[in-house]
Amino acid sequence: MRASLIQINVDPAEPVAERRDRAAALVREQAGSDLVVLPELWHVGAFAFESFAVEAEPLDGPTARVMSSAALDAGVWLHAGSIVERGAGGDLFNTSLVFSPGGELVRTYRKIHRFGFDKGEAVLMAAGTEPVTVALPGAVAGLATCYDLRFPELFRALVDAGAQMFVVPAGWPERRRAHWSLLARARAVENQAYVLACGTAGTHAGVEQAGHSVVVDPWGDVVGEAGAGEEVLAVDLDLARVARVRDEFPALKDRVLGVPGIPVINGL
Ligand SMILES: NC(=O)CCC(=O)C(=O)O
Repeated sequence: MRASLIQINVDPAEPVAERRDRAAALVREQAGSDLVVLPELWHVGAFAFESFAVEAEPLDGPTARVMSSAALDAGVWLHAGSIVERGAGGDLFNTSLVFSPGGELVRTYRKIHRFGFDKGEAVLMAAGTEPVTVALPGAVAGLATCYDLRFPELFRALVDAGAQMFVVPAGWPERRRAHWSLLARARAVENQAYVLACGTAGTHAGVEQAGHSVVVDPWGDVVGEAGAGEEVLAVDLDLARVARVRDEFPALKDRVLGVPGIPVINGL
């Protein structure tokens, strides 16, 4: 599988509609890839809290329409990162969108772990409640978003649901870049799965972004890593490697379930 992670620059001086069109053009340029990934809230900026309500949109809103047509034109599976979704009841969600090469919206994932403690996303958005997987050609992908990376139990639940890779759009700050790299590798090693972690570049709302999107293989080796600025990170994934690693070093099979005090995750 050829995967292209678009580490787009989020600059508050660039109008959202222009960034949307620019992102769509970048997706079209990835024709020939199998999977294209955009970061978390790239249209507005993950820390631009004051713009969340203004830029909120339904699942058939402007971002979804533009991304659907870009996926169709490029003929790729597209994880279009996340949008600020306005749900039917008016609540806001941080919602990831996955399109088929035919341009169909096949999966959505509402971020479960909201960032900010008692501020920002944590108070402005509602939490998702359901882990989500999607069957891509050659592998089942588990979906997670940014802060979710800190919660291994979500990833283990996704493995129990069949995930062989994780796609993690993010708006991770430079200040905690060491955590980003470490956690991406940890989730790959402990779950013996590929991790495709796609962040943003630039500075918005005064928060410098880490960039450094990274793809980690099921052994924990880094397959490719971006720099700090806008960049497309293109990598070839050997999806059969997941089964090989799981067979040759069967740590997942050694899980001991049912030990008092260790919660059992029963899958989805
Ligand atoms: N947008 C986010 O979820 C930010 C997460 C973050 O900054 C962290 O976990 O650290």
